[in-house]
Amino acid sequence: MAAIYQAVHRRASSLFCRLHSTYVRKMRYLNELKEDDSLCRQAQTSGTFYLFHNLFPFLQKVGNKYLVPQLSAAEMKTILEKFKETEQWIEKSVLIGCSDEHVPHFAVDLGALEKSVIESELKGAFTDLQKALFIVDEKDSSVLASAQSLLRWHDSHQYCSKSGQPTQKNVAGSKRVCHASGITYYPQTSPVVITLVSDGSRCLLSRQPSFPPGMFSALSGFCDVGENVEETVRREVAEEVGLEVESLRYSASQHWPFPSSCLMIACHALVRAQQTEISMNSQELEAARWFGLEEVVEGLKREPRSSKQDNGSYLPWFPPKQAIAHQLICEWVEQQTSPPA
Ligand SMILES: NC(=O)C1=CN([C@@H]2O[C@H](COP(=O)(O)OP(=O)(O)OC[C@H]3O[C@@H](n4cnc5c(N)ncnc54)[C@H](O)[C@@H]3O)[C@@H](O)[C@H]2O)C=CC1
Ligand SMILES: [Mg+2]
Repeated sequence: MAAIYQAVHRRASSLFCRLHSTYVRKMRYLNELKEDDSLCRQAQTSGTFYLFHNLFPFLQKVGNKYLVPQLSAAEMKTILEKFKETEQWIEKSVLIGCSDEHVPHFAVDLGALEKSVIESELKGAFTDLQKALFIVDEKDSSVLASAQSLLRWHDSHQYCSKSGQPTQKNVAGSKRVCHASGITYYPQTSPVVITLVSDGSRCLLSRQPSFPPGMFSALSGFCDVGENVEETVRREVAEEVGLEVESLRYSASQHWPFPSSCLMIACHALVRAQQTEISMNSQELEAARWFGLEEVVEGLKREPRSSKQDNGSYLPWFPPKQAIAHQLICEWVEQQTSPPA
């Protein structure tokens, strides 16, 4: 028995080491590419490329699946020769990751070129990210989200905000430098808290005017400079629904590319069962109310399309599984339905 246990343990440890070292080697390689321009330039010749057009990712529909093709450098050259632009594009590409075998992945925005020519040549379509994220595989959606955020940042940081002079990107696109002021700019992401407030037996969900009809979500808000996560949660809940948070618990985080790169920090918060009267801030929200367990469970099952009623009103439905708000709502349901430890 002991021998079997030891053999299993040895196998598990060796597997762990192998996995771990693959991951570590991959991260070290990516870091080298970010730091070493000539190594990264060389890597571009053996890398693969994700295409964007004015920040819309390129997708191909195969059967009923949407795929995100990666083009080789040679395939890129063939396409771009049609525009006599073979050199320029590679300068604009940004590093977004690599395979376990160290094949680097880049993203490039071909917004300056005629969209329809690329689409008919490659048999696909540049698709709004708001739609693309929800129709591709989970793994692809996170690649597209971070690639778009990085491309967007480069597009909007072409000039130094101190000297007004053009900034230059490094080859990997992990920074931009202004040679006049000496300032180095790094890609930005804004921290945002998303909080599911509960009074112990109900949870609070709200609607912003920009949400699709019928969708309710957890409260969200950008962190102010100088705040920690706990302070942002307390302030946002007070500002948006007039309640005081008594305790809170971190759940998970997610990169979110809208409106531009955000780091969503998801928390559960409790308010006192005796102080649950909502005072909604109508400048930010269109509706905010308490939901019981049964209504939340029904809402999770509802499709946006089936939420419209004959009288024109909408039954509540919640963000799709790709959004961290969905995870918070599912966790709350689980917590309500599992017996206390
Ligand atoms: N992945 C998910 O599950 C969810 C993601 N979100 C994201 O969270 C973001 C923030 O949520 P809101 O409730 O709208 O925030 P919010 O309650 O802080 O209000 C937005 C307002 O904050 C101001 N603001 C402060 N810092 C800003 C910054 N760095 N960038 C843009 N505006 C800033 C602007 O005036 C803006 O109109 C949304 O843009 C949305 O995309 C929101 C809910 C669910
Ligand atoms: Mg908000």
